[in-house]
Amino acid sequence: MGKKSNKPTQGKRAYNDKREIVLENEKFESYYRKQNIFGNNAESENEFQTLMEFLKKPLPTTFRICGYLQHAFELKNHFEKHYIPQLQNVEFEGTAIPAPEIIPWYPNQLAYSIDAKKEIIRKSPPFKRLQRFLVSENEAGNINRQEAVSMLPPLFLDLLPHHLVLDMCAAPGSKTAQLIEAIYNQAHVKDAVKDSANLSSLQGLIIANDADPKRAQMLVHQINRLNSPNVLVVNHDASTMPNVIIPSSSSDEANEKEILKYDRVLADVPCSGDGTFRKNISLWKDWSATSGLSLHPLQLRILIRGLQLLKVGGYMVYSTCSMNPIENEAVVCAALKATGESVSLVDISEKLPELKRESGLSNWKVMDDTLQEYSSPEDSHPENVTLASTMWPLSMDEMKKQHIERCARIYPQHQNTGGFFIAMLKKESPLQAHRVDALKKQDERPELKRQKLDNEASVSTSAPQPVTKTGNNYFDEEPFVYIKPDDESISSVSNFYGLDPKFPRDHFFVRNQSGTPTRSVYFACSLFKKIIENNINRVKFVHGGVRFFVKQDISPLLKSNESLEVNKDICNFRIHSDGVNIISPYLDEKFFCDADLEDLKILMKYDYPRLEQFPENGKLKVGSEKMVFGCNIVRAHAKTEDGSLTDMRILLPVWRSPNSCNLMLARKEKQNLELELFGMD
Ligand SMILES: C[S@@+](CC[C@H](N)C(=O)[O-])C[C@H]1O[C@@H](n2cnc3c(N)ncnc32)[C@H](O)[C@@H]1O
Repeated sequence: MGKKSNKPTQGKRAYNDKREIVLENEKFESYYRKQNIFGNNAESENEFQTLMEFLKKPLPTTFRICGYLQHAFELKNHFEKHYIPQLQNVEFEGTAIPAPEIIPWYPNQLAYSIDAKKEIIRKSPPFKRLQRFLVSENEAGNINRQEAVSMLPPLFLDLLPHHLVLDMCAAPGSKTAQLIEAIYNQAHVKDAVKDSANLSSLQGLIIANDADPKRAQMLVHQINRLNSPNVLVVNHDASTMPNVIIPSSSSDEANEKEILKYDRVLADVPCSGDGTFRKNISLWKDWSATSGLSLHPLQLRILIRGLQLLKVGGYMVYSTCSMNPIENEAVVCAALKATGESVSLVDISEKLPELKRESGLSNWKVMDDTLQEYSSPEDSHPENVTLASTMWPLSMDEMKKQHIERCARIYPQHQNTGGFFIAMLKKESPLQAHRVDALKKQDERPELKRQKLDNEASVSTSAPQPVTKTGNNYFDEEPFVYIKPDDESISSVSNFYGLDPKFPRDHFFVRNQSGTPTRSVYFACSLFKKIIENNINRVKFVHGGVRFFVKQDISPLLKSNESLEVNKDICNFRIHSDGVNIISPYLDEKFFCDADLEDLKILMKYDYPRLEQFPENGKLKVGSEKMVFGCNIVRAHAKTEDGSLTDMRILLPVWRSPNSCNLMLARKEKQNLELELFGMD
């Protein structure tokens, strides 16, 4: 036995040994029994027992294949051909382990569920191999390990390539990733080489927000894997999300501004999380009814703010991973009441027909941990119990009119998942400010009284926050500064690589105060630019854009060959692997060199491989004679005769020196690509 630490532990750390946690919580069970979530008859008790049984079972490992659709199908074929057959009829210590199954409601059969305990997956050789595949493909951004029910909200949003989407509570970002993919798929961005030709059709933008700066960084990590020029990460309290100002699209006046309104809004709000008991088993110890009560007001404010920011005709999804009606139906009912005829609940019963679900509840109780029932906010209550008038069910008539049954409840026993709640709302007309304000008046929190939310229609362009050294208000992130198109260094880089005039050269930016390209040069879509330039002192920008060019030390090359002229024969900016797919169709053909798979093996195996190490008469060796010194792009088609590899078109930046040709990829990326192409680790 290891030495036991005597250090006191607190909070989560106290539960590090999960075996110590007893999967029982009397308060939880009594609370939900009293809520009658399955009705009040003989069958409902059975249903409740089944729920409790499922909550105690480990959650299956689930993942979805992501990326652009064509690539997704290639990876699916690869997975089904090279992994699934070896996972049939596997036994571990005398117990049969079920093979991965397709999640039936997920579109295009691209999501899988593996109902095996984590320890088994780690120990049984065929599952261990699968685990390695999942880790590596997850890192590469090709698959996403995500709880099945968490994949649901983006599927209801029906995204189109031109949509402006606000993801209000986005970290760690698995749903944001789905939103980006949905936009790309709808734009028929299918092939790594031809994708970028569709750049102009990708007018859409996703703004991903999270209030917690540390979690916003997790979001950045998730999004970075997707190399999308159509995402912007911001850091705000979603309930007071600032208006984003852009130049008016309907006015010829250059200075006329308007508030950006979104086609789609997702509010996957912070919640008590009691649908995740199977994953977060420490909740068995920590669950408390008061947590739902104290989250309700914030959840409602987030929902209302989302509706304010939604375009008329737009859709918003409100979701939680809680089963508690106080965090679910009560919030939706209160928002519908506050917005009157302007917002309606959408009937989603026909969407994802294979998804089993129950209708929204029309009756519930407001209770605390002691199961003390309250009938109004005026009832006397302990200090730690929050009560608000919006927590109680409305009259049956009112809720019937609202169609509260259109909310969807997903329980663990339905399809062996976590618990989840979803409501989809449509904005039928502009909200009436006085009704929403009346709701806000009920919220007694003093800080909210000070933070009056912006009216729907008024455009305030005032700069409310002090500017810090980075120029990006009170938030200490490096600023986003667009490079002037006549900046000499960026025009010489563009000219050197023969950048097509059709490419929007004025969309390059840097992350420094001076606005000069000293290290990395980024690119993002045109709406991104408008937002950055018009909101620098009102929005906390965290991340966005794809790295296109990076400064490279060329002094060794210049020393080795004195006749080389900078920006004529050689450029001190190389093309970065993040942006290579997007920029490639716009570059001069002379920077491309074809390669065979054997060439790729050498590039991945060695740092700075010498030219004589590449196969004689191979494409790369032959092509290397024509390569310019410095950055070039290697182009390969990874497909073998027996079809054992994923069929992929690959573009990789390399650095050509007099005697070597080196792959410009981070070590981890190299390893992942190697595993994907050659099955080597
Ligand atoms: C349920 S999680 C979101 C999960 C995320 N949608 C995903 O799929 O990965 C809720 C998130 O809300 C964030 N959050 C909490 N309070 C918030 C607020 N007032 N405004 C915005 N985000 C908030 C938390 O930091 C947390 O990351």
